[in-house]
Amino acid sequence: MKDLHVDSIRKCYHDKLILSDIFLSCRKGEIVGLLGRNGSGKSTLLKIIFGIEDAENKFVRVQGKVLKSFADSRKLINYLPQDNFLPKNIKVRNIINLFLPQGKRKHLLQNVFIKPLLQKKFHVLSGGEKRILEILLLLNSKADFVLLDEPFNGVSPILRDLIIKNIKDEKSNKGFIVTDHDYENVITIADRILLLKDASLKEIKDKRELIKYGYLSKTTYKTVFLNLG
Ligand SMILES: Nc1ncnc2c1ncn2[C@@H]1O[C@H](COP(=O)(O)OP(=O)(O)OP(=O)(O)O)[C@@H](O)[C@H]1O
Repeated sequence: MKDLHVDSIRKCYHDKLILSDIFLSCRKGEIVGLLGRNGSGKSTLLKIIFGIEDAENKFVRVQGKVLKSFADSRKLINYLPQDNFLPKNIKVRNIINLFLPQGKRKHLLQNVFIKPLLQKKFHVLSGGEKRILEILLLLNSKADFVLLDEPFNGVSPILRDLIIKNIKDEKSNKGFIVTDHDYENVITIADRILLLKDASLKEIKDKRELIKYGYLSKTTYKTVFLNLG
């Protein structure tokens, strides 16, 4: 089965229930958008799926293989954390050579945004340059599923468009779970939208439900989706 299947996830921090019996799935070729207010538990959920955060209870299966630890998941799932994860003192060209298999490097080495950065060390890149490099590395990795935590944070419109284009280009090869406070773009690219609220996931079938669940105000909804601002 070419899918990511997540079930029975339960997580508390200091007796506060963050995630309660969470179920979600993602197929190859699918983009799942994950929305939720600040502190609702989106990053925690992605970290648990990736295997770098413990949970009281969890079941994660990728393509029929049950993942018990980070060691099990690393080749099948990749994860973009909110904070930068690449080594600071290594030049971009070397980072690409380190992170990607040979057949996947050329595409990135010749990318119009990445080419001018190749001789620079990671720590001197701007915030947006760091983000686009990290995202393109994950999109070109071998993993079948990619979890993106705030990929649009701090990037200019032109880079945001590039990220969206690259996600769409890779969609036939991978499944994605994307969370970002840039909800308009998450909604635009996602095949399905899930909202994390009160420790539970709710499937959003109609954007108006985002008002009902207190994620968007009526005014914002009308301005953004009905152009009635
Ligand atoms: N290591 C930790 N110890 C204690 N509490 C934590 C820890 N990590 C997260 N939390 C709490 O768990 C809740 C969920 O945090 P999480 O970062 O998953 O939310 P989020 O939905 O990703 O938020 P945001 O959109 O603001 O990034 C928050 O209340 C946060 O304070």
